[in-house]
Amino acid sequence: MSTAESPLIIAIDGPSGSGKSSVSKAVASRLGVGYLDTGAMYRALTWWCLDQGVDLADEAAVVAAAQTLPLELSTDPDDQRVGVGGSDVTVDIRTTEISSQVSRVATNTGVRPILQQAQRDRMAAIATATGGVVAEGRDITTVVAPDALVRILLTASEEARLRRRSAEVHGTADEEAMAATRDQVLRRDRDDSSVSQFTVAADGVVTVDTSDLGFDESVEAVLAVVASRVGMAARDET
Ligand SMILES: Nc1ncnc2c1ncn2[C@@H]1O[C@H](COP(=O)(O)OP(=O)(O)O)[C@@H](O)[C@H]1O
Ligand SMILES: Nc1ccn([C@H]2C[C@H](O)[C@@H](COP(=O)(O)OP(=O)(O)O)O2)c(=O)n1
Repeated sequence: MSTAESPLIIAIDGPSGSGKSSVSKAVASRLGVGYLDTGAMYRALTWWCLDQGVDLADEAAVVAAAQTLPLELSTDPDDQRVGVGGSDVTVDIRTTEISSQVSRVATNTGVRPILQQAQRDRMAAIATATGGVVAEGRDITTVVAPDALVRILLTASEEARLRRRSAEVHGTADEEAMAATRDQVLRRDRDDSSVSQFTVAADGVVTVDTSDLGFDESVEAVLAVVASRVGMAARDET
């Protein structure tokens, strides 16, 4: 799916647990376009640094690792695989250890322009190959792809985000599990907010609040924004 002239570029940002990854994959799948999980890139770099014995406090060493990161990332929303230097790290990059360390890499200001440029390059390649791309993260609507046809801030209340992440990681959203999830969700968002703005929609970015939506309803809400933006672009072309 694309407008007459250009591929369909969809940028989605939001805080942890708002539904970015799961909703973006479903949207890409429904539209038949590729998918880019930019958070997976920060996670893969964190895994690589720890694997190589790079001290995350050594900012220059982490920047050097970013410049040479041997990353393989699948683009199929229905088959997401992440590889680093020949190792399949699809599962390893989601561990609590990586989740608790990744902000140290993501807030390294020397790292960000390197991964942001890599993300632009990947988005362009995916869009050329599949006619479009859904890319999600924290700064896609504002820094990586501010000219994307569709730009969405996916939000949800703190309570909804904690409940979802807790159910996902601990299999339950009882009080104990919710408390254990707070660091992964709220502390990380606070740290990440120091380098990206993903709590308030920038100019031209449409907010989709999923707090009271089920998963399928969230996907439909995003698809409705896409349809509306594509319709507007088509009218502008005539
Ligand atoms: N609207 C929704 N309603 C209920 N659960 C949702 C919704 N959106 C996402 N989820 C679930 O919440 C969890 C976190 O979603 P995820 O896509 O990983 O969020 P993010 O990428 O923003 O951190 C997943 O288990 C996902 O299936
Ligand atoms: N474009 C991006 C994407 C992710 N990040 C950071 C923020 C997060 O702490 C990590 C991991 O992102 P990820 O989207 O996997 O995190 P969640 O699944 O939403 O919890 O990377 C970023 O700074 N910029």
